[in-house]
Formats: sequence, C-alpha cells, structure tokens
Amino acid sequence: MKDHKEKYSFHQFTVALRVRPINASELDEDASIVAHKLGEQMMVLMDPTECPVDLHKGNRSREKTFIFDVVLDTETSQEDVYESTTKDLIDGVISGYNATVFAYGPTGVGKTYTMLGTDCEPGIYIRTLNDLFKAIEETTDSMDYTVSMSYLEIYNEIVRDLLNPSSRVLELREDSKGAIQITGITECSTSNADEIMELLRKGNKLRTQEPTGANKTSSRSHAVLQVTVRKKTRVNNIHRGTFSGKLFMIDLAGSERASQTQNRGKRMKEGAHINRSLLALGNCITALSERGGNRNHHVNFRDSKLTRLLKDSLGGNSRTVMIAHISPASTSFEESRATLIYACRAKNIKTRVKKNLQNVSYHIAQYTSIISELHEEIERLKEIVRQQEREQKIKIPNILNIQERQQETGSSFWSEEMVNLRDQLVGAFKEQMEMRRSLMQLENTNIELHVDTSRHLITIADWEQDKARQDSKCQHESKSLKLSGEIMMDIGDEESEVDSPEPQEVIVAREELNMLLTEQKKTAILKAELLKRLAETKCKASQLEQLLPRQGSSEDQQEVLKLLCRVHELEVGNTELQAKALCKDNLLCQKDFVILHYQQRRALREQIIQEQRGLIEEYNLHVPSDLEKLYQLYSKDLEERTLNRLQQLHSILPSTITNDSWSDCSGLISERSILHFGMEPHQKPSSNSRTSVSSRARFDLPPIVFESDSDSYSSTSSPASAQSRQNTNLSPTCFHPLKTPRQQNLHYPSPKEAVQNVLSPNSLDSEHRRILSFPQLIKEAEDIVSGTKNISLVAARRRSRVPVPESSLFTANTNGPMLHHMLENMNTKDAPSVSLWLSRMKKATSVERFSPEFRAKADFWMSVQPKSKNQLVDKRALKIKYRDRRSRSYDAIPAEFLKTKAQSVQRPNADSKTHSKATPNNGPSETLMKPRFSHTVSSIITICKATASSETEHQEDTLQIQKVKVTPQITAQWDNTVRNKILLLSKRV
Ligand SMILES: Nc1ncnc2c1ncn2[C@@H]1O[C@H](COP(=O)(O)OP(=O)(O)OP(=O)(O)O)[C@@H](O)[C@H]1O
Repeated sequence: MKDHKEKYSFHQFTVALRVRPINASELDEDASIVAHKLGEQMMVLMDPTECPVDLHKGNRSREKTFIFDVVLDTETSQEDVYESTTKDLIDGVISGYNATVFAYGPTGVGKTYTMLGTDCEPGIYIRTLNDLFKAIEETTDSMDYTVSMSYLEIYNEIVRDLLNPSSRVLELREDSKGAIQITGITECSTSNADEIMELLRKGNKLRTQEPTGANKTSSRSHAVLQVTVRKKTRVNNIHRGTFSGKLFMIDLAGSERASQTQNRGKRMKEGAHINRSLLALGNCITALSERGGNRNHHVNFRDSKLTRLLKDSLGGNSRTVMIAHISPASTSFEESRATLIYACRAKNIKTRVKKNLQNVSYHIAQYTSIISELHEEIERLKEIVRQQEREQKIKIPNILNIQERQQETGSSFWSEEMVNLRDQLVGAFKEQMEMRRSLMQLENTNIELHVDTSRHLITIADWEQDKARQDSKCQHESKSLKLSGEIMMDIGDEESEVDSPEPQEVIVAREELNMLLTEQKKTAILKAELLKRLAETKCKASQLEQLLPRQGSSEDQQEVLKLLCRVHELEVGNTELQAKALCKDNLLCQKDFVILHYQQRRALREQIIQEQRGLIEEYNLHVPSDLEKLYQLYSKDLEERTLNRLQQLHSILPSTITNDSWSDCSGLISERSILHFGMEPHQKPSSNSRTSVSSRARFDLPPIVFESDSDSYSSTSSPASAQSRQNTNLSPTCFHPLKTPRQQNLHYPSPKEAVQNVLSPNSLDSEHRRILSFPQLIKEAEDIVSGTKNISLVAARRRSRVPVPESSLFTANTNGPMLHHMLENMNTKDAPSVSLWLSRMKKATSVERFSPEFRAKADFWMSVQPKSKNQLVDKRALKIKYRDRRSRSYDAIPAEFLKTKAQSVQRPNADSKTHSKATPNNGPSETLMKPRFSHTVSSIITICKATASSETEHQEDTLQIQKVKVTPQITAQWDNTVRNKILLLSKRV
C-alpha cells in the first residue's frame, strides 16, 4: 500500500477561465458586457434578460458566480496566461510526468489565440516549447534528452497527421496499460526549439480552418500537439532508467449554434461533428466529476475520438489544465453559461499522476534480441556470399572478361527487361514489408484486445466467484441449521435466494467485453485477409527470385541481384524483429498486469490477517500455539521483506532474458489470443474465463508450492514411494526463461506443483543460476526460498497436527494396552471409520512396528466394511470440516486445488475403499489428494470422538485418544452429538 502511495500522487484538475475582449461584431449587435471578473478567482455572469428592478424575476435570477483556479480577463497578456496556466507543467514533463493543457469553449472566443497566438503575441505552444528547450539545456551536462513531436487533427471524426499529410487515416489504440496510442503517426525528433517551431508552422498550414458566420478564422478540427521528452542519466549502470514525459497541447474546435454560424452543407456537417464530440467531452467531464475517488465509476470515453484521445488527460495519468474561454458579450450568454458550468464541474476531477520510467533492463532485453538475430542473419548471408564466390570461381575464372565481352557487344549492363524484373522484385518486397507491418500492428491490437478482455473477464469472474461463495455459504448455513435441529421458521431460504445486483463495474466489464469481442472478430477477419495476401506476395517474390539468375546475362549481374534480394530479405527480417520486440513488450506489460493483480490480492490478505490479529488481541482470544507460531513466522517474513526482495529479483530477471525465450512466446501469445476468443473456429474457447491469464501467470511468475503432504507425516515411507514423490512432486518444473514451455516439454504445473517448486531450495537450477549471473542474487534467492520453506514446514505440521500424536503413540508404545483396548471395544458399526483410522495409523508409522497380534486385529477391522449410516455421518462431518478449513485465514491454497480437494471430498466411498485396500506404505500410485483426504477423515473421527466425550470445548488440540471409550451407546449418540459439536467447533475456529 505504501508503494502504491509513493508511486502515484493525486492531482487536481486545474481550471482557468479566460475572457476575451468584446469584438466589433458583438458591439454592432448592441451587446453589453455580462461577464465580470471579481478578484483573482471569481467570475460573475449576469443574465442579460434580467431586469434589475423586477423582483419576481430576481427570485429566478440566472446570474451566477463561478470560482476557478485562475480567472484571466480581457486585460491579461499572452505572457501572463502562459505563466499562470502552463509554465509549471514543464518541470514535471522533463521529470517524466504527463501533462495536458487544452483550450475549451464555444466558437470565436479565443481558443486558437490562446494556444497558437499571433506572430507578435505568441501563444502557449511557442512559449512552452521555448521554455522546455531552455530547461533542457540547463541540465544537458548530466542528462541525455531526446525531444520528439507529433501534430494531429481530428476532423469529422477522422484523425489526420499534420506533419505528414500524405499518410493514411490514423487509428487510436489502447495499449495494454490502457494508455491511448496513435498508430502510424509521424514523430519528428528535434534538437532545438527552432526546428520544432518550423514543424509547428508547417502543421498549422495544413490544419482545417475556414471562415464561418461566427469567426473568420474558425478552426474546423481539434488540433493536438504532442511533445515527448525522454530523459536518461549519463551514468551507466543497471538502474539507469529512461523517463519519458508527454505534453499534450490541444486547441479544440468550438461548439457552435447553426443559427449563429449560418453554416450550410460541408460547414454544417463539420459543426455537427464538432458539437457531437464536445458533447461527449461534456459527458465525460460530468461523469468524472461525479465519480470522485471511486475509480470504478464508469466513464464512457469511447463516444468520440476526442474523448478517447483525452482519456488519460481527463481521468488518468496526467497533470491537466483546462483553459475555458468565454466571450463577455450578452449575445453569447447561453454559450458562456454552459461553458462555465462544465468548467466548474471539471474542477472536481482528480487525476492520478505517476512518473513514466522505463528501466534500462527492459531496453537491454529488447536490443539484445534484435542484435543477436541480426548477427545470425549477417552470418548466414556471409556464408551465402562465400558459397557463391566458390561457385563463381569454378564456373567463371574471370568475371572481368565477361564484362568486357558484354561491353564489346554493346549490351547495356541493365537491360530493360532486367530493370523491369528488378522493379517488380523490389515492389514485391516492399509490398511484403508493408503487409508485415500491418500484420504486426494487427497483432499488437490483438494482444491489447486480449489483455483488455482478460481484465474484464477477471472482473466478472471475481464477482461471480464471490457471489457463488456467498450463495454456497448461505446454503451451508441453512443446511447446518436444519441438521442441528435449530431450524428457525421460514428463515434463510428466501434470504439465500435474494440475488445481489451486479455492481456497475461488472456491468461495464460485460459491455466492454462484448465490444472487445466484436473488435477481435474484425481483426481476425482482417488478419486472415492479410495473411492470404502476404502468402501470395511471398510466392510471387520467390518466383521472381528464381527467375533472376536465369534471366541474368552475366554472373556478376546475377550476383548483384541476388544481393539485392538479400538486402530486402534483411529488411523483411528486420520488420519481423520489430514485431517480436513488440510482442515482448506486450508480454511484459501483461505480466505486470498479472503481478499487479497478485499484489492487490496479497495486500488484501495482509489486511485481513492484520485485522483478524487485531480482533484476537482486542478480545484476548485463545490462539492455538501452532497457529501463533505461524503468525510469528509470517510477521518475521514481513519484517525481512522477503517478498519485496523476490520482487526486486523478478524485476532484474527481464534484463537477462535472451531473445529465444520470446520469439516463441510471442507466437504463444498471438496464438492464444486467437484461440481463446474464437478467432479459429476449430479451437474451442477456454471454458474457464480466467485461463489465459492464470495459465500464463503459472509459468511466468516465480512458482510457489507447498510441501508434499506425505512428507509431512510419513518419515518411513518406502523407497519406491519416495522415488515416486521425487519424480512426481519434488522435481522442479520451474519456468525456463530460455525456452518456451513447449520447448522444454513442460506441462503447466498444477498450483500444488507450482508452490512446491519455489519452496524447494533445489528449485534454483543451473539455468537459473546462469541467468541470475550475480552470486549475491543466487545466494539471496536461495535464502528467500529456504526461508519460505520454513513457513511451509510449519504449515504442513499444522495441517497434520492430529496424526502426529497418533504416530508418536505408536512409536512410544507400539503394543500399548490402550490400542488393544480400543480395538476390543469397537463395534461393527464403527467399521468404516475404524478402518480409515487404522489405515491412517499404518501410514503414520511403519507396519513392522506393530505386534503380530495388533496387525491381525487391525487387518480384521480393515476388512470389515459395512455401509452403515455412520458413513453418512462422516460424510457430513467431512463436508463441514472441509468448509471449516477453507474459512480459515491460512487457507492459501489456490482455487483449482480446492476444487480438486472438494471433488475428492465428494467421493468418500471411493477413497475409503482405496484406503482399506491400500498397502500400508503409501504406494507410489496413490494420488496426492488421498493422504490428505484420509488425514481429514482421521482428524474428523478423532475430533468427533474426542468432542463426544470431552467436557471442555477448548481442548481439541490436546485431545488424548485414551479418553475415548467407544461403546455402541456412544456410537448411537454420535448422530446428534457429533453434529452439534462439529457445528460449535466450526463456528469457534
Ligand atoms: N484575448 C484576445 N485578445 C485579442 N484578440 C482576441 C483574443 N481572443 C481572441 N481574439 C480574437 O478573436 C478572434 C477569434 O479568436 P479564435 O480564432 O482564437 O477563436 P476560437 O475560439 O479559436 O474559434 P474557433 O473555435 O471557431 O476556432 C480572432 O481574430 C482573435 O484574434
């Protein structure tokens, strides 16, 4: 939580108001001034229709006072406007924060004047850029800066590149972190303010501006100038990071009334688009101002390109300044009033800003992959050239002679036919590259859509899980009440059936999911088309390549053309590399998302533990000693910040990841993104909505596993079973960063295996050591791993606390009279319970330790298995116990495991059979769940027996089996007593 606070800081949306001087046309209309500035922050807007002496109307006065962060009136200079609104943002942008300043208001009120200004009175754009470069120059000794800019306009809902008018229509895409990206936009890198000004002037000439009835120089589009500043420290070390801050400066088109502008045809259509997008902006401002601190409150940014583009500026990671503009004229009262109301609402918006830092390790991983692939390619090409040379030497001793001969015959070096062929070839390659780039973008979009989909699916799945848990809890409670005879009239049934309404967050997730799925279908169609075209072009290119050597009139000509092909092949290869890097980028982002999710969950768990601890301390509740020990270990672990160190370790790992690991992972992602969401009809989508994220998380995240149950209670198991455990459970199936799971022939580890892996100090295999490459890191990882193992050991003991005394009972006195006494007193009704209990006993110790007499008795009881109603009692007790165990706070077992556990619990007969027939030494074929099941059964039996005879309720941890004298009478009483006791126990625990 602390990290979270340090990472983000909340920032209030700053709202400034500028009032332009009344203009000639307004004066011509006999307009009066209705907007008056009062003090530094107050603006009074008087209703022009209001008569000062009309008292009745006065009661309904629309005169209103508005307060803003700063109010700039007609006297305020351009310099003052800049200084009071934008200047402060510059330092933040240089330090890696995003910032936005935008001009808002109706048409002709001075938005372009504020942002762009005139040659004599430059506006915010130019002043900001000047100051930005000045600030950069001051720190260039210690820092490396790169400044780039892009300039676009949104005209009639179409995004156009103002720096490259010939480019196609630009698309807005959301990246995996939810930030908006403009695909294909020209980003010009500049080193000084003059260059950037030149670009700006060039862009402004292309901006759509037309005279209207309201403004001679009306902007018909929203213009967005984006300046990105990347800063790197000059010190070279692993912690070196790149800060990138983005500054958006936006001049919006103004809202307009058709009557005021007298627009017709094209102008009217433009006006409609402008109004629609501004309406969407107004809606977003309203929704954002209403949501306050609740970040789950839905805000629809998708209504227009403008709001999508402004998503981060309005409610995300940006310091934002809105400069609202109004005219002071009475003729513009309605527009001014509406603008002031929206501007006032915007004051309630809070953005959450954080520094944009990209760690150097991330870049290293990117570049190493590119460089190593390029090296390979160069080596391959060199080999081809060498081979060609060898062939040439054999065939033609002297190329020069041929050339001379050619010149003698008067044939030109490049015949027309050859030039044609070469052009066709180059064209085919260019086409191929273009298609690959488009495919790459599509793939990127696909991944983004996939990530978004996963995010929404998780939201829905979380809610459904919670709901299911609540429902089953209600059902269990009502069943338990019925069982214990404490049925209260008509209670519960109705309550449990009451459906809780879906929260807004889930409704939004469902809506967005539908949209995303439609988009995925679209991209799938596009991708299929593109792939088909690409295959055709590839085929064409290879045919041309085949043709070339035969067409060539001389060997050197052929060679040159072959090299030309190779150069283009390299370019194609390069594009592929870019695509892979892009996939890698997305994979990391996705991984971050999974980690974030886990961190949130961890924070929640820690909060629960702390609060429960608080309750224990407050009410001085009794805590069993082993639970107390566990808590102490947990606190120690917290103090040592083990998890944080693991996270640090994790953050270093990407820097050492080489390219190989990603080339196939990218395929994995794209393939999955296709498979999971119905892009390939022959592949069925995952039934579990969370599969994609969770399964990836299973091999991406450091594996975490607990110990084998059998280990925790059986120290004398056979070598065969030990071998089996080693084979099945103890061998680490860690994620191999250099290979994909498929290459490694790995199966996705089950949660149990996953947990086991990390807890084993052996889990750091040689590959990990090589990757960690720093000795202290290996040491640290081992320390952490063994430290965590201690917790698991205690946890395992905690789980098997009942069998331990049983086992020691045998060890201490194998042929003790107590055991014989117990066996003597058993009734056939007890057979199932006793046989289970005995099989459990046998597992807890070596059979050889039993006396032959005891073994004979035990075998007899094991063979007696009538299906008595006591089995049902056990079954019920099991279910309750199972639920009871789950409800404990130390239940850190993953959901899938619990599911398996629940399934095994639902098959008590099958399991009990297995146990009754099982060899004393827990055989290697026995599943991992069975010992746990038998353990649960025996624990339940022991507790049942003990509670039936014990007077005190708080002694279940120290129960002595000697106290139990099982008689038919007691057995008969079990049905009622056991149920009641278990209920009491489950409530207390
Ligand atoms: N503060 C000011 N001082 C002097 N002149 C101003 C001021 N504000 C605006 N003007 C003048 O008003 C006219 C309209 O301004 P401008 O084009 O900037 O409006 P706009 O809000 O951008 O309009 P649109 O939304 O139609 O593009 C221009 O001629 C501009 O020079």
